[in-house]
Amino acid sequence: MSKVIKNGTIVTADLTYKADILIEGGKIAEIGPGLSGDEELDATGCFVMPGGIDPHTHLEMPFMGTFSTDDFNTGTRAALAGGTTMVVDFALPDPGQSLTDALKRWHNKSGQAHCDYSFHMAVTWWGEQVFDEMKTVIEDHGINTFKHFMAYKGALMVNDDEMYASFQRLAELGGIAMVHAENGDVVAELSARLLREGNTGPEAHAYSRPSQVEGEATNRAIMIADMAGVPLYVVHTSCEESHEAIRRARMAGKRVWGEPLIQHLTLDESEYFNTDWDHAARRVMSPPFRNKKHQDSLWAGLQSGSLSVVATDHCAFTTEQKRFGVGDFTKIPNGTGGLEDRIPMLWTHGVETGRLTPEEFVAVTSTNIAKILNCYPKKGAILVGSDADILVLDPAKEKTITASTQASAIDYNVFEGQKVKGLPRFVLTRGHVAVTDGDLTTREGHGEFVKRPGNGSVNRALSSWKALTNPRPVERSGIPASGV
Ligand SMILES: NC(=O)NCCC(=O)O
Ligand SMILES: [Zn+2]
Ligand SMILES: [Zn+2]
Repeated sequence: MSKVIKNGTIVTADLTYKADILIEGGKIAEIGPGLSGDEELDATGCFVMPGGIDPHTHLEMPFMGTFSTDDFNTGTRAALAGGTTMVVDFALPDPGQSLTDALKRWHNKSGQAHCDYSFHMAVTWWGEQVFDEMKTVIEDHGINTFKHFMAYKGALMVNDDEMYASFQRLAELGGIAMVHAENGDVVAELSARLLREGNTGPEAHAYSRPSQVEGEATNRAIMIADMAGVPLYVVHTSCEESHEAIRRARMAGKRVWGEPLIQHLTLDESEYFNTDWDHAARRVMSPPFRNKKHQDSLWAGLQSGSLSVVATDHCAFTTEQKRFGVGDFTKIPNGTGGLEDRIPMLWTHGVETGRLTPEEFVAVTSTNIAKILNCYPKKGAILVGSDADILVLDPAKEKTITASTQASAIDYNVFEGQKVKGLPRFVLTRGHVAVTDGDLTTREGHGEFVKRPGNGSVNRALSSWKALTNPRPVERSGIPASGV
């Protein structure tokens, strides 16, 4: 049965125009005026755009002695409710665990997904087995992105020598390196000192992770990536110091992308000074929320193109889980939600304020990341042949965010009380209408895994450049290079 989205205004990353969209077999079959189909979806007054892609989620993540509460069932429903039609989660091997075993675990968990999804692989330890398996992960499993935690000392953190080895391997295999950029050694020292001095509350989490720890680590990762010759994606860029390092690298021609989160763009550090412990602890995440100066920097980065993607890092813990850290802030599970709110919050604070154009909005919520992850134009596009993952956004529709009506399984929402404008009229996932004006008709298990091959165009360009500029011996007449 075909569907047609009629009377809307299509917005892509580079063009806005009036046309209908015909959908057949879960894909876009035709774009143009006056189309008809078996079922009509009226988009009068709406913008019709590629569904959101959230490249940074942690669904049912084993972390800090517990599991994040939203899983692939509740998390992907929440995504669709908010106009996001694809999520990319992180497969995390246990120490010493094989990468492919970790992938199996993630594939087992994701069977319930309501929308399409993919995985990044995390490099949580280093050894010959990891080195070997990286090839299989890219070539057989369709995962081209590998995350390195520079923080969480004693748990997920990898050291510089491990990171450099992994980055070099990725350069060789056509993968992309990702980093959680915070100096884990300094965070560990600061945390211990704060606790010793009696700073045990959630505000100390923010004190333990000043923007310098992020700026230093971002700069270090950029330089290591440059030496290894690998493209680098910096997740949850939250501050000017980190943005500045990314901006400088990009100006110098390095292949680096930065990903601010909707939380860092719209919420600030004053949340940690709330006298209600639960309120503050619910907002504990790494990096922590920052001040207005840093927020302005992130918005400017999105406007100028030095930052490329807006994500959520959705890693949702209940209040009960957050209370593991009463009396010791280092035990508060790190993470916040946002999957359901990213699109309306960014539309409200970005497009409605004039900070972003609608085309820039599409670029940073969908198209840019589809290109970076090498799944464009299957995803992130309104083109004939693309998956019909489509958001029909009604710019006049408003609501006040509240946990009481959210799809996410946790008992609060960090955006509680925020008035947002720009909500989904329809959300389609591979042609299936999953949302109609707030009513969810999602299907458990509908989501499919999206394979993303390695060696995308940025990898190819970078390796040509590196091959051209790599050290090589100078030919000198009469003197053999080997010294023989
Ligand atoms: N961000 C956060 O606090 N929790 C999720 C894990 C991570 O991305 O660091
Ligand atoms: Zn992180
Ligand atoms: Zn994360």
